[in-house]
Amino acid sequence: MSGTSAALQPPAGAVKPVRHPDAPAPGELLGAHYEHCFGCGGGQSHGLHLEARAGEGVTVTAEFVVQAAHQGAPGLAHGGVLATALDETLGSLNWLLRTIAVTGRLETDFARPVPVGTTLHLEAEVTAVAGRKIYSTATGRIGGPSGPVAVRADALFVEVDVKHFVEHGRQAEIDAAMSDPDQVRRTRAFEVNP
Ligand SMILES: CCCCCCCC/C=C\CCCCCCCC(=O)SCCNC(=O)CCNC(=O)[C@H](O)C(C)(C)COP(=O)(O)OP(=O)(O)OC[C@H]1O[C@@H](n2cnc3c(N)ncnc32)[C@H](O)[C@@H]1OP(=O)(O)O
Repeated sequence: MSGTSAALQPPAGAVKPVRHPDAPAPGELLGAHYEHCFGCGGGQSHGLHLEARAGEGVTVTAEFVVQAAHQGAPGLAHGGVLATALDETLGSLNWLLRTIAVTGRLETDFARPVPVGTTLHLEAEVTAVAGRKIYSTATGRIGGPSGPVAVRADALFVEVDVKHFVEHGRQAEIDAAMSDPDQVRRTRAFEVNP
């Protein structure tokens, strides 16, 4: 079963993604792109604290441990939280392309309920690129990296310039990020010509 709509089918001129030569090596932990990110930041106490690693090609793997703060129904992960875990894993593919891109479209299939305490084993891959459009897919498995698929997603990310954040973000957080040398370093890690 796939939830893929026509909007997520790469156009005829799409090309295969190219792993940037300066991308983190396979197996390397990617770290957070922003300390206060709900998906990956260490500074969000109820965040997902998702940890992603570079894979071969333009792929990543990640793990997310479902906490009590992530419930929808009693003892089960909220679907929106699981979608966030997929979105975050797909977003971390940016590190391998060294491109800044945001989610334009995210389609999710929920195949199995995911209990609190589960480690969700995620993997994601860029499948095609067409201009600024980056097509990708992800799965989340339970019980281990080869376990049954609980969730999956197809996505379209759209490449943006760093000024996307500067123009749209709340001023206080933008000022704090721009005056943090570590954040500036992380942001530059996405840019081909920093
Ligand atoms: C020192 C400063 C500190 C900065 C620190 C930042 C660190 C940065 C590092 C890394 C960031 C990574 C963050 C990952 C986090 C996880 C991922 C998220 O949750 S991201 C948040 C959720 N997403 C949004 O908030 C997007 C909101 N949407 C928009 O801003 C726009 O709609 C945007 C940028 C997506 C597109 O707008 P347009 O004006 O730039 O471009 P148009 O022309 O509309 O679209 C380009 C192409 O894409 C297609 N497209 C766009 N949206 C589509 C959609 N929903 N479905 C299908 N196609 C779509 C269009 O049809 C067009 O295609 P055709 O070129 O004509 O073929």
